[in-house]
Amino acid sequence: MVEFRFDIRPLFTQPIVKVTSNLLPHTFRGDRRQCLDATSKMSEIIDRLGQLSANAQKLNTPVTTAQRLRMSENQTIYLLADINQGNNGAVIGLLKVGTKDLYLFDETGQTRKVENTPCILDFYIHESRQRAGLGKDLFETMLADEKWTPIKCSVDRPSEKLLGFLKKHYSLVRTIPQANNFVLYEGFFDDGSSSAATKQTNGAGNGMYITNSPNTQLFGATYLGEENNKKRMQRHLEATPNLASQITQISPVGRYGARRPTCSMAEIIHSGTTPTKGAESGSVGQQKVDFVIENLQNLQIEENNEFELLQQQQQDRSNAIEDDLQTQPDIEEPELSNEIESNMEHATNTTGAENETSNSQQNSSFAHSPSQASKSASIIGSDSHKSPPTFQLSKQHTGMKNRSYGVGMAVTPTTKMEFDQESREDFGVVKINRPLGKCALSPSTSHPADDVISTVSSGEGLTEQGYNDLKFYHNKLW
Ligand SMILES: CC(=O)SCCNC(=O)CCNC(=O)[C@H](O)C(C)(C)COP(=O)(O)OP(=O)(O)OC[C@H]1O[C@@H](n2cnc3c(N)ncnc32)[C@H](O)[C@@H]1OP(=O)(O)O
Repeated sequence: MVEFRFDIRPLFTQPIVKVTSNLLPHTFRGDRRQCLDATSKMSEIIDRLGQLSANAQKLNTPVTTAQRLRMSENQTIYLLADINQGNNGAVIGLLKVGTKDLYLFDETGQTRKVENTPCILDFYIHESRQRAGLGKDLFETMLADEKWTPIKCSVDRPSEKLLGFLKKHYSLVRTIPQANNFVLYEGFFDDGSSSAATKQTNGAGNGMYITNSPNTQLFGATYLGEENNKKRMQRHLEATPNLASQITQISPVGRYGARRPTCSMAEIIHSGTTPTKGAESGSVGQQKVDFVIENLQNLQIEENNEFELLQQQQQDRSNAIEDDLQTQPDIEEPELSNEIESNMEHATNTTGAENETSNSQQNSSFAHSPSQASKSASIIGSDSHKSPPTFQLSKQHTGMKNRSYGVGMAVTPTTKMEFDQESREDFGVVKINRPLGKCALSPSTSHPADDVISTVSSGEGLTEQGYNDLKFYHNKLW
């Protein structure tokens, strides 16, 4: 028996009292001062019995303390005392119970979340009073007060003595294996009017367990009876095969559902039809790849034929020029031969070689008539059957820059400036190269090869000497 330095009889007006988080016996009546005194004394009793229980169970730390009881809202301690023991009475035993939300396995191994599960948390009868039936008295008082039944109680890590106790008094033997430290007995999940568990689950009965899921909060309790579970499983199995098709049939929404712009590559690959669905099967994709390769090969063949045709035309024109030379002895033969050779090089190096050839013919006539040359120069390669670049060539295209002289000098708005622009040989379009102070040859005379192929500007843009004359007027914003 556990005696204290104070008289326990004011606290124990009856042999078994119930204590909750206020640390006062449920039978307590008194003023503020008496309340504080009672709380202090009850805390000492609870701590003392809790320590003895831990010792009896060989626990390192007590399961039951006054501080833990104060901090818990759903735990209750039943205390058994013998007020006739000694001068101050004696406390004999302790039983702590409470409710917990637990995930438990039922007899079929299915996991269930059970709210407000009745739990036996701590149980202790002083060694000097064990096996005298006092434990059963305490336990029965608890069951009556909580309105529980033994089979609906879970036991937190029961000792061998408690297992014997439950077996002897309540015939609880067959347990349901759990993943946690709680022990359940067969019949815990059975439906029954006397089920304490069902009373704790908000009055739900007949296999209805209320889970704390969002669906429960929104739509009410979830019925987890065996029949109900079978129906749910059957519905799930029936719905599963259609799940994949449902996912694949989900059409994109929002910005993913917006119509995509036409893809030029897709137009080529898919023969003018922009794909609107996902990747196609391997066989169809391979066919389209073959189709593209075949088109590319056809284009290559056409390119080769075209090149052969150009070579033939070039040869014909060379022969015609030679014939003209024979009929025009006043033209220097070496210059023309150089021109032809130069044109031949362009014809073999670039796909636009025919432009050079036609230009050379026109420029050859320009050697004799600058006006005609200026007219033909304004349409670069326009007589070619192969389309030349239709855009105006600029510094961004040629990579060249206009080199002006005297720009930094003080000029009047009417000051005229001449520019010398050099073009790259491989570009083959413009070549105006006249250094400052260089005396231009008369257009009536033969021109060097560089100037012969000049193809820029109209007649108004030419200087008196027949060269390109770009007029730039001074502008404040320039
Ligand atoms: C969840 C928990 O709290 S687990 C911890 C349980 N507490 C402990 O183990 C602490 C030590 N033991 C005790 O305090 C007590 O033995 C209790 C609380 C288990 C039982 O209290 P008692 O007053 O002995 O129970 P009561 O007299 O009503 O029942 C007796 C039966 O309990 C069991 N029992 C009680 N004491 C013992 C013991 N020392 N050894 C084996 N079995 C015992 C027996 O089945 C016994 O029946 P029997 O005498 O015919 O064999």
